[in-house]
Amino acid sequence: MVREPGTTPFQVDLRRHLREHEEDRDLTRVICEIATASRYVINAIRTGDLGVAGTSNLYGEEQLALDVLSDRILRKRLIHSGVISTIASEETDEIINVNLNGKYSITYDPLDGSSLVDVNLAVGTIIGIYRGDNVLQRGRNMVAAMYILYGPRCTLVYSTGSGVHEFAMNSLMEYTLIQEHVKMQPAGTIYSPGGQRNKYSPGVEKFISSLEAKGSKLRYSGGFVPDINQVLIKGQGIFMYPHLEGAPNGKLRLLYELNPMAFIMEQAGGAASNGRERILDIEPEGIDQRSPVFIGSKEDVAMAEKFIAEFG
Ligand SMILES: O=P(O)(O)OC[C@H]1O[C@](O)(COP(=O)(O)O)[C@@H](O)[C@@H]1O
Ligand SMILES: [Mg+2]
Ligand SMILES: [Mg+2]
Repeated sequence: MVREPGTTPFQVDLRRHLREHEEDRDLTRVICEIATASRYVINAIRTGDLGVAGTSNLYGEEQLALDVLSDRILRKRLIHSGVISTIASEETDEIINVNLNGKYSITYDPLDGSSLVDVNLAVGTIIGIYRGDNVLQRGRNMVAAMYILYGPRCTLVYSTGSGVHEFAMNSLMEYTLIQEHVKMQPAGTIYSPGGQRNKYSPGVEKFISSLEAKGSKLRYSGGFVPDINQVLIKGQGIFMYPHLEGAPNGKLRLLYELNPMAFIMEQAGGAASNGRERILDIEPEGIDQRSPVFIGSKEDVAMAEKFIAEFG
């Protein structure tokens, strides 16, 4: 039988997949604009200036030229889409109102892990999408989330609330389907722990020891996107960036990093918690809010919560 072009699993491109799975054309448009932007971001990563930009972001962190450039690339494409109301980026200190009549609002980290580009490790872009004009709301209200991983291969993972789907960039820089409905197993054998261990609380320390006792393997690159992607695509394990002595909210940002990843992880059948509460239930008080995170296989996350409830 001769198939219609684009219908074999490895030829289903992102737009086609979205059309088949998602009625809303504007949401399809937003996701495809971001996919297009990622072609320029990957080009910037491959060939761009590795130096500092001479500016700092909302967190007082020194911005790299690549952070600023990636932010600009994404912002431009999002504005160009014509359907965006509000944008909040990890690299800008205020919410940008684009178009009051826009249907969706976006939170994003344009180039997560940018300090790893000079050592040639993997980095990524993280996106959260909300209906309406409010970016400062609970993650559970998100309508879609996605990330792009710039690694040896460039992959894109998205969810619009009906499972998690993985795509890879082909030689024409188009994203084609790798797998649909990525699934997390209930418990895992890999763990990815951020933060200095001598600053861990007793509960987190005991949790880590329990993972080591059951033979879990350490897998930490220092890039949130590749570290989460490893857990998700292997379908098991846990990533954590816990509360630390001197940093009770850990390091990672609720709006830009945690909520989109928590949405994706839950859609794959996993869980995401701050150690006491579901990440997606946290009411954000500001765009710069940080939170501890334990994310991955459900039983592993539940175990982290148990140790923290008992020992802090
Ligand atoms: O260097 P640490 O403390 O292990 O922190 C690593 C974490 O910080 C981050 O680099 C923070 O993200 P940015 O690069 O966007 O600031 C994450 O990618 C990663 O999970
Ligand atoms: Mg980041
Ligand atoms: Mg960043």
